[in-house]
Amino acid sequence: VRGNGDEEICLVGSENFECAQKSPKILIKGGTVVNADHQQIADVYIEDGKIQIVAPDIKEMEGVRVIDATGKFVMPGGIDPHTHMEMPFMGEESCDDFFSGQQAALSGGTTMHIDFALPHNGDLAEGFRLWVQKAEKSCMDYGFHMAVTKWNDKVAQDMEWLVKEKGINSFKFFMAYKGSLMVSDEELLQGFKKCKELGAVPQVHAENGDAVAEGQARIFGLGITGPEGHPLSRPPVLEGEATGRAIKLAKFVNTPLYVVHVMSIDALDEVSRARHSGQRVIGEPVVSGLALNDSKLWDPDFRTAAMYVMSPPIRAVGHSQALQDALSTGILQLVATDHCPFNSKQKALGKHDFRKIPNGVNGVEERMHIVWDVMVNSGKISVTDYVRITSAACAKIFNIYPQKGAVLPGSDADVIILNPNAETKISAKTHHSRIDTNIYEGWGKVEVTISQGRVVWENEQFTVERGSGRYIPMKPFGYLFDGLDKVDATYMSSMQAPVNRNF
Ligand SMILES: NC(=O)NCCC(=O)O
Ligand SMILES: [Zn+2]
Ligand SMILES: [Zn+2]
Repeated sequence: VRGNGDEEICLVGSENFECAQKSPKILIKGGTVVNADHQQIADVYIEDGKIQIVAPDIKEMEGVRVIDATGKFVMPGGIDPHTHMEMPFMGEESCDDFFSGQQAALSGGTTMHIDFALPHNGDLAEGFRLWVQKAEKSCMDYGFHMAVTKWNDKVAQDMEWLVKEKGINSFKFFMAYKGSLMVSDEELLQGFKKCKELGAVPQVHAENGDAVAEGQARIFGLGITGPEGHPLSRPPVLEGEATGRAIKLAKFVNTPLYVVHVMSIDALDEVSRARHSGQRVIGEPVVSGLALNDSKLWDPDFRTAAMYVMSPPIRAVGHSQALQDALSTGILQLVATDHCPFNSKQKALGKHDFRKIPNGVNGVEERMHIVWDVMVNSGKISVTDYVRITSAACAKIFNIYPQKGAVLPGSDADVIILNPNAETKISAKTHHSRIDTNIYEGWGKVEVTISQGRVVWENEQFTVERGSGRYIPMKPFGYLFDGLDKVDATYMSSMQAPVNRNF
């Protein structure tokens, strides 16, 4: 059966009668095609899940669905490098699973995310298998980072297996969450060394976990039990200290480093200093840190205040502006969400003790809109830079560019149409995440999302298929590792390691 592009067709197999959605042919006409390095008015032709042609005035053909994008931007779908779907954390599980979270993402113009798989009882291989199962219900492309929460030979072997055979090229180390996920400096050092050997990017959640525990006890002891105790107990100085420490250890090992959720000027200053000295440090702000301040954490209504509890905390006025400026000048490289939603019932577990409020906020559905408003509408960055920080930079860092992160012939057909004049509004009443609150009430822009060459979001409606999402393996030794061996040689001599002196 042949038709106009996006209907279901039935394939007659030798024994079974199988029904599948055929890969539609789509022509996006008249839009401004934006990549990270240039923009042009052009048409985009999509077939077989890939972008086939990007050129002006492509002829319309029979059987091809035409989408008019005049006056709109045609861009690579967003890639969110930091999500936690159905993550077990603080006695709860984040309330979006891979299907609901990805629906939310697609409706907001994000077509790929990289989720943090956690070890199962410290076992990385088991954790990976568990995450593979969780992700079976996916409806868009995704990858995994893996967390390392302790150190032993089995962890080292599993890291090797994950990199060499399972498409993982990044590992996260938590310097906070004492007693659960936190690692010591010794474990951090061993992990960094292994990452370097494997060509995998080490990532850090940088807060001084020992000091946070002390701060929590101190604030709670003063009788401050509400959500405002959260930011008071883990001030920016503790984020700055851990960021600086991780950066220095990474320098000692001579490995690249990726700092997740940079939330404060203190952490930003450390990243900035390291980058100015030539160290390969990537700083990732998240939308909450870029767009919000901590004022809501003092709201007398617990439900309102608790939904803003995440770690590191959303900071006081002034930090978000500094993060925006650093993003606009390239000191910070890309924007994530740290999407880790807990609904109000889950948050209520900490009603009488802020230390028990599950940490995490929403964002995967809102990121593209918020970054547009905060960074492009405000005049801080160009539209090409918008593509860089929401998609291309992530694809390059995690070594999947230009399969992802570009509107180029041969790239995966993950494409969005963004109307800069749209007036859509974000609201907890209409959003697609399972969370029952929304910290971004009032923002919106993406009109059409194409994922794997299919229109999956249009006219505020989904056409997604459970199980259609694909795991995107990511190869080690991305560009951050280029030439590192040459630096190693110089570095060793500058560290005055034993050398053959021909005595
Ligand atoms: N960020 C947060 O509060 N929750 C998710 C876990 C993490 O990234 O630290
Ligand atoms: Zn974290
Ligand atoms: Zn996170």
